[in-house]
Amino acid sequence: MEKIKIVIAGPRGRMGKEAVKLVNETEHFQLIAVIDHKNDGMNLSDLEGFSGIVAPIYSNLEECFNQNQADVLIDLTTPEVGMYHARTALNYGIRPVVGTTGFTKEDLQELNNLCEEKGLGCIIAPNFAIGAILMMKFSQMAAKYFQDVEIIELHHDQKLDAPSGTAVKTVQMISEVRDSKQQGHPQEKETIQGARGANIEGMHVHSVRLPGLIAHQQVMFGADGQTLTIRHDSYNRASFMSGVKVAVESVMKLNLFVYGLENILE
Ligand SMILES: NC(=O)C1=CN([C@@H]2O[C@H](COP(=O)(O)OP(=O)(O)OC[C@H]3O[C@@H](n4cnc5c(N)ncnc54)[C@H](OP(=O)(O)O)[C@@H]3O)[C@@H](O)[C@H]2O)C=CC1
Ligand SMILES: O=C(O)C1=N[C@H](C(=O)O)C[C@H](O)C1
Repeated sequence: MEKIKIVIAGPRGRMGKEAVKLVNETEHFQLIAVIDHKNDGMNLSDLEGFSGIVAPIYSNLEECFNQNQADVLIDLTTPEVGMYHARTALNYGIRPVVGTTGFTKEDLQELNNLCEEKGLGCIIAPNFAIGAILMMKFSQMAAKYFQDVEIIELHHDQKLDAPSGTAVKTVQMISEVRDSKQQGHPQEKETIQGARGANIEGMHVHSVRLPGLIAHQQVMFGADGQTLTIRHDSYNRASFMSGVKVAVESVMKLNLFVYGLENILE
C-alpha cells in the first residue's frame, strides 16, 4: 500500500504532538514535513520531545508545498491560521484534515465552495473523539423528544475559543431536528450580563474554563418532571487520535467538503 504523505501544522501544540506521534507510528502514514512558525529551517528531530522523528520544519506553507509532494495537511493551530492553511492546501491540490476550531459559518462556506471548485476532499472535525461524536448523535436523537436543552462545555484554561467547536456543532446538529423554541420564562431578564450563557439558535451554551480539565461536554434536556443528561469526557489528547487516523484515511477517498466526523463514520 502506498503511504499517505502528510504535513502537520502546529506540531509543538498539545494536539500537534499527539498527531506527530500518531503519524510516526502508523505504518501507511508518512510525515514529510511540519509547519511551525518558530523553528523555520530546523528539523523536527532537533526539537525536544521529537528525538528520532525526522521531518523538515517550514514556517511558510507555500514553500513547504512547493518543495514537498503532500497528500494531506493536518491542521491543529488557531482559527485564523487554520483557515489560511486549509485554503492554501486546497489551492495546491492537497486535502486538509482540520481539527482547529473557531471557524465561522462563512469560513466553512468558503471551504465548501473551494472543495467543489477543485473537486477535492476536506474534513473539518470540531471533535475527533469517537465518544464525543456519539454524545452529539445521542443529543440529536434526544432532541426529537425534548425541546428544552442547555449545553455546558468544560475545557482547560489555555483554550482560545469559546464556545467550543464541539458545542457549536452540537447546536447545529440539534437544530436540524428541533422545532425552534424560546426557552425559559418569556419575561426572563439577565440582571448580570452573560448569566444565561451564549444564545445560539435559541439554545443556551455555557463555557467553563479551569485548569485540570481537558475537554468535556454535557447536554442537558428537560421536560415535565424529568431531565436527561448526555455527557462526554476526554481525559487526554490521545482520545482524539483514532478519529484523526480515520479522517486522514477517509479524506483521501473524498472529493467534497465534510464538516463533522459523524458524516464519515459508519
Ligand atoms: N478537533 C478536535 O478533536 C480537537 C481540536 N482542538 C483544537 O485544535 C487547536 C489546537 O489545540 P491545542 O493543540 O490545544 O492548542 P496549542 O495552543 O497547544 O497548539 C497550537 C499550536 O499552533 C501553533 N501555531 C500558531 N500559529 C502557527 C502558525 N502560523 N504556523 C504553525 N503553527 C502555529 C502554536 O505555536 P506557538 O504556541 O509557538 O504559537 C501551537 O504550537 C485548537 O483550535 C483546538 O480547539 C483541540 C483538541 C481536540
Ligand atoms: O481546545 C480543545 O482542547 C478542544 N477543542 C475542540 C473544541 O473546541 O470543541 C475539541 C475538544 O473539545 C478539545
